Amino acid sequence: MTGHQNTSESSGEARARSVFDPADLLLYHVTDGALSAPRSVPDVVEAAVDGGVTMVQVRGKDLGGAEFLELVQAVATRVGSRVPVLINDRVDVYLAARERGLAVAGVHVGQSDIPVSDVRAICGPAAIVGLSAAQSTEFDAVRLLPEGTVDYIGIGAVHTTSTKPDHPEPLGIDGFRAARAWCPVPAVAIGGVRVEDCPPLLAAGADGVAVVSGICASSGDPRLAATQYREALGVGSGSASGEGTNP
Ligand SMILES: Cc1ncc(COP(=O)(O)OP(=O)(O)O)c(N)n1
Ligand SMILES: Cc1ncsc1CCOP(=O)(O)O
Ligand SMILES: [Mg+2]
Repeated sequence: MTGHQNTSESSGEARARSVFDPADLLLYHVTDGALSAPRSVPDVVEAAVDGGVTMVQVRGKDLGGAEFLELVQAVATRVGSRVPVLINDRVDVYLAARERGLAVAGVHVGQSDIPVSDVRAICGPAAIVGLSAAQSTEFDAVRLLPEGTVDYIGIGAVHTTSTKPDHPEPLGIDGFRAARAWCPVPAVAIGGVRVEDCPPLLAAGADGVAVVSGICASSGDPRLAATQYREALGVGSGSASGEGTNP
């Protein structure tokens, strides 16, 4: 993990741009409370990071602001010094977490969330800002933004998935390849990504894979699941235990 040491600065100070490391995208776990049950999301996330997850996004679509912030605090306290912890959708929760001094690295938004240029303006240059996109017009819109507005793109859904019932039309591996070729920044593949999809997705240009159910709903062992994804991604076992330990 490199360059998301942005938590000790107060929000009023000038912030140096973080050096976002696309290698952190390799195995990106997006949380899901219902799929993680009966285990807690922080327990699942910690096990997944022990197994080699390189980045985490806290996603809690059914949570109110206070509950979501508590979840972010629990996750950031457990793993925020080991891997970048991003917040799904909620710029306000990211800012509140930062004000609490928590180790949060940035925000991920989609096409119908707060516009990504506003997210960058609000969060500042040190935040990692991710965007969902799948269409060439959406990638072209990113090209028109000032450089550095979007650090990475989540391209999907690759396959149909019940984790996000409102996901866009599945791209398949070939569709992902075509989208990735048009994408101007580093990109992860998301949506129904299973272990066996990892080699073809890397060959199709993915910088990594973003996985929900494949890690948190995997027969009770998120650590083992993470190690299996890592094997398929060609990096074997290993976990982030501190600065500079990611692949
Ligand atoms: C890494 C990554 N890629 C895509 C998404 C989907 O974001 P969005 O389209 O905003 O949908 P929700 O997750 O908010 O339901 C993501 N979260 N992460
Ligand atoms: C958040 C999101 N965005 C597009 S598909 C998806 C859900 C992916 O979940 P899973 O890895 O369980 O298919
Ligand atoms: Mg969203």
